[in-house]
Amino acid sequence: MKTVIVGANHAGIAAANTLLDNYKDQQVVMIDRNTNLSYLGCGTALWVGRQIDSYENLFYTNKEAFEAKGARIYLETSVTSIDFANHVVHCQKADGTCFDESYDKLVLATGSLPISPKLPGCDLEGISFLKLFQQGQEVDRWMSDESVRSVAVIGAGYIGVEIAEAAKRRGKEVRLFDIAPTSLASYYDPSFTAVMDENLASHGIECHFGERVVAYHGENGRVSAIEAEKGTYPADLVINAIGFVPNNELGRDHLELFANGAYHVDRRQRTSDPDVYAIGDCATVWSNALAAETYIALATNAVRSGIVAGHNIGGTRLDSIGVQGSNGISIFGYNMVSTGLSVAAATRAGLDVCHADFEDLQRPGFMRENASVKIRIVYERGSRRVVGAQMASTEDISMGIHMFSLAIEEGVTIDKLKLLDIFFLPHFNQPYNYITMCALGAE
Ligand SMILES: Cc1cc2nc3c(=O)[nH]c(=O)nc-3n(C[C@H](O)[C@H](O)[C@H](O)COP(=O)(O)OP(=O)(O)OC[C@H]3O[C@@H](n4cnc5c(N)ncnc54)[C@H](O)[C@@H]3O)c2cc1C
Ligand SMILES: NC(=O)C1=CN([C@@H]2O[C@H](COP(=O)(O)OP(=O)(O)OC[C@H]3O[C@@H](n4cnc5c(N)ncnc54)[C@H](O)[C@@H]3O)[C@@H](O)[C@H]2O)C=CC1
Repeated sequence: MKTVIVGANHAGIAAANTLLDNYKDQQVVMIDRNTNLSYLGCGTALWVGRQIDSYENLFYTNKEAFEAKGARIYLETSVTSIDFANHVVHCQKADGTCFDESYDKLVLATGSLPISPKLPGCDLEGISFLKLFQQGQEVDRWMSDESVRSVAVIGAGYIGVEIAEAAKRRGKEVRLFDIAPTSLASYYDPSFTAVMDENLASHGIECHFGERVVAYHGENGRVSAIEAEKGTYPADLVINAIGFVPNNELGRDHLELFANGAYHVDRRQRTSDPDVYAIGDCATVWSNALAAETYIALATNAVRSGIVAGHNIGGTRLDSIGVQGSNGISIFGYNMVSTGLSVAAATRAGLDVCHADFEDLQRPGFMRENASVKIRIVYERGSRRVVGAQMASTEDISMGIHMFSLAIEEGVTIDKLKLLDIFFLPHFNQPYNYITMCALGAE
C-alpha cells in the first residue's frame, strides 16, 4: 500500500511516523514545499524575546530521520494539483522540474495560512507574519536593528500577545491592536482577559483594543506608521497576527468543506473521498464541548489527528475521541489556561450555560510562597455537564486544566466535581481546593 502525505509538518509527521513505525508493508511518500520540517512555532516568541538561547532546538526531527525509516521525502517541492479520479499527485520542485506520484491513500496535511489584512500599504517593507520559521528569522533580524524602535502588532490572540511580549523584552516600544475589546477574546471571558490586559499594560505594552487598523504608512518603501480608527502611530515593524484560515487550495473543488473552508472529516480523519484523509490545521475537529464539528488550529490537534489517520490507513480502526481545544499561555510570568468553551463562546454557539467563579490562594496562608488562582467552570444549564474551564495564576496551574479537559470529554457534571477526591498538602494546595470550592458554589 502506498500513502502520499502532502505537508510534512506536525500533522504530516505524526501520520508518517505512525505508518512507518507500525505498518512495515506501507510505502510512505512525504512532500513539503518548505525547506524545513517540525519547526515549533511556539518557540518563535521565546527565541525572539531571548527567553531561550537560539532556535536550534525548535526542530524535533529532520528529513534524514524519515529516509532512515524507508520513506521518500521531498522538501522544497510543491504539490501543484491532485488528480483525485486517477489517484495522482502533481509535484514541482524548487528548480522547476515536475514529477507525479500515484497513491493508494492520500493524506492532506497542508495546514493553515495566516489571514492577511488587505489594507493600503500592505506591500511596504517591515510588515511581517509569524507562521514560518523563516518569518521568525526575519522578525528577529528586525528586532536586532537599532533603527527599529517601535513595533506594532495587529491581533491580540495567542500569537500577537506572545510576540508583543517578545518585542517588549527586546526593549522596543510596543503597541498591540485588536478589533475585539480585550486580548485573548476567543479563549477567555472578560473577567480573565481584563487581568491579562492589565498584565500587558503594566509591562509597558500600549493596548489598543476595540480599535481597527485601517492602513500602513511608509517612507522610501519601508513602513513607518500605522493608521487605526483612533489615531496614527509610529511603527518601524508591523507583525500581523489576526488568525489562520485552513489551507484547502488542493482539495476545495473536490472535497466537502466545513463553513470556514476546512476539509470536513469523520472521526477517522476521512474526507468525503474514501481514499483521502485530512489532518491538522486544514481539517475540522470534533468538539466534545460543542458536541459538534468545528475548527481549532492547534499543534496538539494536528499531532493527534495524524496518529488517528495513520492507524486507519495502516489497517487499525481508530476513532478520534474528539477535542476540547485545551490551550495555555504565559506572558511575563502570568499563566492562563483554558479548555472547552468560555461563557462568551458557549453563548455564541447557542448553548444555555451557567458558570461558577472562585478565587483563592494556591496554598494555606501560613505557607511562605503563595499566589492567587482564579478559576471559572462553565456548565450547561440543563444537563449540568461541564463544557469549559478557565484558570489564571502566576503559579503553574497547567495540570488542573487537563482534568477539566477529561471531564468535558467524559460528560462529567458540575455536581460530580463538588466532592471529587482532590488531595491536600500545604506545599501544593488548600484543604478546600479552589476546584472543590468553585464547584460547590455552582447554582
Ligand atoms: C507563532 C505560532 C505559535 C504557535 N504556538 C502554538 C502552541 O504553543 N501550541 C499549539 O498547540 N499550537 C501552536 N501553534 C499552532 C500550530 O503551529 C499549528 O496548529 C500546527 O503547525 C498545525 O500543524 P499542521 O501540520 O496541521 O500545519 P502546518 O504547520 O501549517 O504545516 C502544513 C505544511 O504543509 C505544507 N504545504 C502546504 N501546502 C502545500 C503544497 N501545496 N505542497 C507542498 N507542501 C505544502 C507547508 O509547507 C507546511 O509545512 C502556533 C502557531 C504559530 C504560527
Ligand atoms: N499558546 C498556544 O496555544 C498558541 C496557539 N496558537 C494557535 O495558532 C493559531 C493562530 O494564532 P493567532 O494568529 O494568534 O490567531 P487567534 O485566533 O488566536 O487570534 C487572532 C486575533 O486577531 C484578532 N483580529 C481578527 N481580525 C482582526 C483585524 N482585522 N484587526 C485586528 N485584530 C483582528 C482577533 O480578534 C483575535 O484576537 C490559533 O489557532 C492559535 O490557537 C498560536 C500561538 C500560541
